[in-house]
Formats: sequence, structure tokens, C-alpha cells
Amino acid sequence: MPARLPPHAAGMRIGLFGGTFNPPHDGHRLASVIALKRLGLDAVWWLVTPGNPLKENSGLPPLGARMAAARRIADHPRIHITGLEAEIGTRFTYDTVRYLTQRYPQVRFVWIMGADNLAGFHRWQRWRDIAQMIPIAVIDRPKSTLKASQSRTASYLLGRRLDESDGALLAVARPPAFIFLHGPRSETSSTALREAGQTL
Ligand SMILES: Nc1ncnc2c1ncn2[C@@H]1O[C@H](COP(=O)(O)OP(=O)(O)OP(=O)(O)O)[C@@H](O)[C@H]1O
Ligand SMILES: O=C(O)c1ccc[n+]([C@@H]2O[C@H](COP(=O)([O-])O)[C@@H](O)[C@H]2O)c1
Repeated sequence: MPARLPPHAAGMRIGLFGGTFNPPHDGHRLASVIALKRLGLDAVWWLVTPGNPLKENSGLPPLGARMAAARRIADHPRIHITGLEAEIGTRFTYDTVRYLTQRYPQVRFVWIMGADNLAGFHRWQRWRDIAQMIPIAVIDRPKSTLKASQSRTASYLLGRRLDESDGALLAVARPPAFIFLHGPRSETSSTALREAGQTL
């Protein structure tokens, strides 16, 4: 249970991967495995959201069903599926990151997101404060590379960008810090899967 970390977790490097996961898919898994390897993380926690504050959530399958599907897709010893945001009573990333960094000051947390989310990150609540609290890793995604690179957040973080070869330094970098990881990409999206009738 990630919300109650054991004492040996001090110094661990943990990636936080928030998402709706409706449904989860191979792109989520690939992004997590890339982050694990290239950033030298001990674990990645999928934070299955009670509902993205910027999305229309009517018809969203229950959290428990999305978590169960996420467990089946992730199927990796270092990827942990959590409903942490529902437990602490928020859907805002600022609250989640503040909670975790205050509660576990010895853990090195990194925020992970796909390039499409970097493009719209400046619409998130207190986005600059999030960037001041936690290093950010962006995983490239088809059709989003340019938008992400030209985004307001990329400009804001420009002087704080690490070279891709320095991935192992991100978790110990003082935020704001940011890395854009390119590599194998997955074309899969939950939208396309839902449109094809592949739900949970
Ligand atoms: N194929 C992919 N490659 C890289 N990152 C991805 C990919 N698919 C999703 N992500 C990232 O995973 C996180 C959770 O995404 P989400 O659950 O919304 O999936 P999605 O496929 O983007 O869904 P939707 O199409 O409904 O918006 C986000 O940070 C998103 O950018
Ligand atoms: O905090 C915010 O304002 C905010 C706005 C939009 C998205 N998020 C988070 O971004 C993550 C990715 O969401 P999604 O729907 O693209 O998978 C998920 O953890 C959301 O809660 C957070």
C-alpha cells in the first residue's frame, strides 16, 4: 500500500504516473517501463484518478474497475496500481504531490506524463507550483512531440531541462527540473480503444 510506505523506502526513487486509464493500455505500460529504465527508478505508481478535473467524467467507469484493468495491463513487479487520490480526497495533482512530498520527504518522487499532457499542463491547477515541487519526466507520444516542445510549460522550464543522457540525475535534481524522453513510442490511446468498442 503506497500510502503507508515501509521505513526502507527512504531514498527510493518513485515515479508518479497519473491517469484516467479508461481503459489502460500498452502505451501506459511502455511509458512506465521507459521511465523506470531511463530514470533509474525503483518503482512507478499509477495514480488512477477519481476523475480528471479537466475532463467530462459522466460515464466514467468506477475507480475499482479501472484499477483492476490497470493491474492486468501493467503486470510488472515495479509498477504499482493505486487509488491514492481517492484515498486522500483530491483529483488535483498539486494536492497529491504536496501530500506525498510532505509525508515522505526522504523519497525522491518524479512526475511522469505523456507529451500530450505537457502540451496542456499550463491549464492544471497551480501548475507552476507543481513544477517547483517535483521533477517532471515527459515521455514522447505520437502526434504530440511538436505541441509539447512548443508548450507554455516547456518554455517555462527551458533553463531547467536535463539532457536525455542524464536521466539518472532527474530524481535527485532540485525542482524545477524537466526531461523529455524520446524512444520507442506507442500509437495506442484510450480514446481509440473506446471508439473501437474496447472498454474495460
Ligand atoms: N501511447 C502513449 N504514449 C505515451 N504516454 C501515454 C500514452 N498513452 C497515454 N499516455 C500518458 O499516460 C497518462 C494517462 O493517460 P490516459 O489515461 O488519459 O490515456 P490516454 O490514452 O491519453 O486517454 P484518452 O485518449 O482518453 O485521453 C498521461 O500522462 C498520458 O499522456
Ligand atoms: O491538477 C489538475 O488541475 C489536473 C488537470 C488535468 C489532469 N490532471 C492529472 O493528469 C493526469 C493525467 O490525466 P489523463 O486524464 O490525461 O489521464 C491525471 O493524474 C489527472 O488527474 C490534473
